[in-house]
Amino acid sequence: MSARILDGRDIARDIRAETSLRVADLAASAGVVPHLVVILVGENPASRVYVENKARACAQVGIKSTLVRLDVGISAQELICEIERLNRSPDVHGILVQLPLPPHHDIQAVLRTISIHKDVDGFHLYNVGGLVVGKTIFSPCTPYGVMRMLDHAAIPVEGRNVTIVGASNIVGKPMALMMMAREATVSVCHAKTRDLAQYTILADILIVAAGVPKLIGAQMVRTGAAVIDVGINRDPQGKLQGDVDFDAVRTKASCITPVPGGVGPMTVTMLLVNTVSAAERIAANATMHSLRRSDLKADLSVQLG
Ligand SMILES: Nc1nc2c(c(=O)[nH]1)N[C@@H](CN(C=O)c1ccc(C(=O)N[C@@H](CCC(=O)O)C(=O)O)cc1)CN2
Repeated sequence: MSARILDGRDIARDIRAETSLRVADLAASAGVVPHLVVILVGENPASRVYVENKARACAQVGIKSTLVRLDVGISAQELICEIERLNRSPDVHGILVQLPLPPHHDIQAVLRTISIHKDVDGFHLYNVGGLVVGKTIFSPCTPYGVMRMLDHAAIPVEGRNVTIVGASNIVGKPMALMMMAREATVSVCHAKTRDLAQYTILADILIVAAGVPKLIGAQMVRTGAAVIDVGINRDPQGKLQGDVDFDAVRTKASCITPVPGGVGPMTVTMLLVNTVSAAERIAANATMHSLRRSDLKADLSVQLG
């Protein structure tokens, strides 16, 4: 068997085309251009590349983006003040803080400062907790992207065995909650799980986000499984590698995502989707308020004669 390759760039292209149309509709109906502000603290080289990619992707679909670069030594208070300023700005619809932050920052305190209505990364405690009860405003981009890839490839989730390797706050844990919401039977493992293969071999859908190159070999994968590789590891020569031994596993899986070109492009694409959703929600809210105000004025003028 040779697995079907789930090409994240192709799927992302379709979703970006739909997103451009939503941007055009919003401009026509409400005169609003979605605006994403990305905060980058310090000079982490990988983060710099990611924020540049996000800006380029925004421009492609007509989203305005602004990069706020802050010095590595910025205090927690200064960073929080900057986020509060953006929360208040009516012209800003999405705010994200590129991770990782320098170690002297309390990440959760920073993320909690972002307005839940502008939290397009879906990392605020409200949005994370919302996943538990199905009441989230924004879903985190990587697991949301994985869901869209599976749906696009018509891979059923309901009633299936899903094994997730890696339980990070931004991928593994929200992924598990999103899969549970779709009635999958979910096992969450770690790179250090004793006899990991015992769990991975059960998976109809295997999602790996452990940050360990080639952690998953062919003998750990059930024949015909869908294998989603979220790993991004760079070897000493700078070559990108996933957590799955792609060449070996592709002979056993029914479909598989490559690295690069799999889940990565979907992460950025779902950020665009969330940003447009944020702008649509904020615009709809503003319209409702102005309608209420004009109703109130009309009521008052009737009452006052
Ligand atoms: N605030 C956030 N910080 C971080 C997130 C996040 O979603 N929000 N995720 C990662 C980094 N990340 C986005 O920020 C990200 C990483 C990788 C890719 C991607 O497209 N990868 C490509 C390969 C790119 C390369 O050559 O390096 C691929 O897999 O094809 C997109 C987004 C941590 N921080």
